[in-house]
Amino acid sequence: MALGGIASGVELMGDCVLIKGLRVPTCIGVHAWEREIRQELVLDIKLEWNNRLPAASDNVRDCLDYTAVSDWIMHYLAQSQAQLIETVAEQIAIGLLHQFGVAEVSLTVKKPGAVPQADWVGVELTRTQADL
Ligand SMILES: Nc1nc2c(c(=O)[nH]1)N=C([C@H](O)[C@@H](O)CO)CN2
Repeated sequence: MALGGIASGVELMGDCVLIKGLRVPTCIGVHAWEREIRQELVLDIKLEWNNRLPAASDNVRDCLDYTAVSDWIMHYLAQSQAQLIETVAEQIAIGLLHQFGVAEVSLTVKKPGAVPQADWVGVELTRTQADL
């Protein structure tokens, strides 16, 4: 793990890596018809990470690679069979804490079109290593 994660032993708040508007098709929903189709979820992710080291080294090995994080989420959602977006949000947050060693992850999961009269509906949560 790069030094930006929890292994650094240094608590440096404020820095983060952001992924906004990640659109991923998945099986999601409580109704029978929803189990037969794939619907798009839109995710915003905020991952606490000390960006000072990668900024100094200019080496991708020191950063929290947003491509790797996005790939992990897309792979997870490709096989997910969850009914509730709450379940998806919780499992992705816990998975990212495990997989990438980040100290804290905040996540918004939006389900566009679920309520046609709304711009979007969704859930938001923050989880830390203490939640593992
Ligand atoms: N808080 C939630 N409410 C609802 C969810 C959900 O995942 N979380 N899901 C549904 C249905 O699947 C809906 O999106 C389709 O009719 C309803 N309420």
